[in-house]
Amino acid sequence: MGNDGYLPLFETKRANGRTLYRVFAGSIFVGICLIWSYRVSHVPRDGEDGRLVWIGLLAAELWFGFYWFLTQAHRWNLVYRQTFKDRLSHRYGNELPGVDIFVCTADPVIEPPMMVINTVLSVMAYDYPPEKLSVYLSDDAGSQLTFYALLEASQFAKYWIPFCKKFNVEPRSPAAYLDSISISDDSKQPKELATIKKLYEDMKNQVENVAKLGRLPEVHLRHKGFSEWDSYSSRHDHDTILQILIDGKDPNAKDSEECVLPTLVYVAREKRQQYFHNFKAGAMNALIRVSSAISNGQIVLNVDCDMYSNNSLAVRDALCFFMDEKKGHEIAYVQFPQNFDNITKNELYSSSLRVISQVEFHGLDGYGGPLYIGTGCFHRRDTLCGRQFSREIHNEFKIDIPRDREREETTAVLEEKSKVLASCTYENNTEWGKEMGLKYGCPVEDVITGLSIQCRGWKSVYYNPERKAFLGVAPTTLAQILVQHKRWSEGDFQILLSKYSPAWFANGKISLGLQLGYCCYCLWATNCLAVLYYSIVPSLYLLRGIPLFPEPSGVSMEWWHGPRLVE
Ligand SMILES: O=c1ccn([C@@H]2O[C@H](COP(=O)(O)OP(=O)(O)O[C@H]3O[C@H](CO)[C@@H](O)[C@H](O)[C@H]3O)[C@@H](O)[C@H]2O)c(=O)[nH]1
Ligand SMILES: [Mn+2]
Repeated sequence: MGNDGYLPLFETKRANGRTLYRVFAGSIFVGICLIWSYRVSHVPRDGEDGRLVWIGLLAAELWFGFYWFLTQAHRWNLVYRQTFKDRLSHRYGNELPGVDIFVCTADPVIEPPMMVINTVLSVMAYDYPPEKLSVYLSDDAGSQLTFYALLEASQFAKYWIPFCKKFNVEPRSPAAYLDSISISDDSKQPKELATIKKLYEDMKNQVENVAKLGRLPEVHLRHKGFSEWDSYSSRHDHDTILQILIDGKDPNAKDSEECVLPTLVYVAREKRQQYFHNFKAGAMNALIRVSSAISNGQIVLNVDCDMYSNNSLAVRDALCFFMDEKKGHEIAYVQFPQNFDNITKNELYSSSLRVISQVEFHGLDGYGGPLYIGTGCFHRRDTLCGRQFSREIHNEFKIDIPRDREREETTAVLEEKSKVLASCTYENNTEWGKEMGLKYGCPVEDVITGLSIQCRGWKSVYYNPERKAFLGVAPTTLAQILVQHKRWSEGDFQILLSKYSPAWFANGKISLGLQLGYCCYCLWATNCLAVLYYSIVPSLYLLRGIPLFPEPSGVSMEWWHGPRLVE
């Protein structure tokens, strides 16, 4: 508690053992300097074998040393965050801002509709006032199958949400939850569980049957939503398809316990061959505009369709940061780690991103905040749309201003109005994709967008709660990993050369530590040159009998053999 009796909604703690780490890093640095000095002082003379290669090794070692220095930005100053959700509830009760959740999908084959709707259902069931929650599914494939699955999910949600709340279920993705309890003793389970299991299995069978058949049965096609596909000629050529499947403001939209349901919207933005779609960034920007007309939540959460909510309290966690009266007004986004539930035992390709999520992002958080990494990130809507940070403006969450929309317009009118916002031409001659929304033209649209937000003066927060907030599907094959890492490393390198480069544009706008931290990722790709050189050339020279490393001296050989001799 501060002197003024103020209880913060979150606290930030520095990591223990920082001094120890710094001493350790200092010793490594001494080692690096010794290697450099050996290399410089033993350069073969002109005309001697291996002179050029030696100089090449020196260059590689200088690079490694420099890169090691950059990585210290990720390790020097780790911080950990903790939230106080009870204080949030006590102080604000239900006076909480609207939260709009964007789920993106792009291909019903790679991202099966059952996985997509499990993600959607998990976020619809957040422990948060449902009238303040709206979920938008962006479908870049414009797939009838995905729409059909979402339609089924909107019915299932009427039973699933009350069930989750009654039994305090975790996680709230039906597939993950039902999998987790299937091994326990059936006789002790409430009868509601059997009912929900049956409902889920029925829905799953129906969706999977439709997927297998490849077309929808006549009876399903009667839903008015399917008529939207009349304009559809291919996934790259169709009008905007937009359906409000649950309108939270509709008095008839109630769950099985007569409670309000969160709003649920399906959007497939307009696609035309002659307009570039800008991948996920284009989808997100269309959703930002569409949601502003429908629910206009002040907080926006983005999750990929392969990453379900594993912690129903995550929205409240995020709000503890945004709504803290003293520090909340500086925070633009709260990034949760990407965790995965399909990590193989030996983690052959290190796809768990463990070092990034358990070390590096805590380090960046100590210098002003982590990168925005796409999924599992809560944003303030207005910062995402380009607002500058201003010290004068404190928290101004416009709490509880539900426009009485029923009287103004019906759901159908609202749908028509919103469709325009997702059209191809809407962004012509606007700042969308540049200063507004997510930036276009970069394979890691999220990272460059986050950097530009931080350069406008905002901070971000990394929150890594004990119960993981999101669990996703990590790539498992070498081919998938290579594609993903190529995209990330190429994208990050592009940022270094772009107008938003952390090396020069960010100078003076973000802290030096954060600049170095960004550079470390941006130079990831260039590391390969030194690594390839270092791993190939010395071996080739050894074959020719030319050593490029010092021979072990008497003392070091003794040290090496000593313990073995004792054994
Ligand atoms: O045209 C597209 C392409 C992709 N997506 C969606 O974007 C998300 C991420 O795409 P994915 O191919 O799964 O990329 P990953 O490499 O797994 O994604 C990581 O890296 C991306 C780039 O940094 C971030 O956008 C993601 O959030 C982050 O999880 C998925 O939900 C897709 O459905 C679209 O909506 N439209
Ligand atoms: Mn993914």
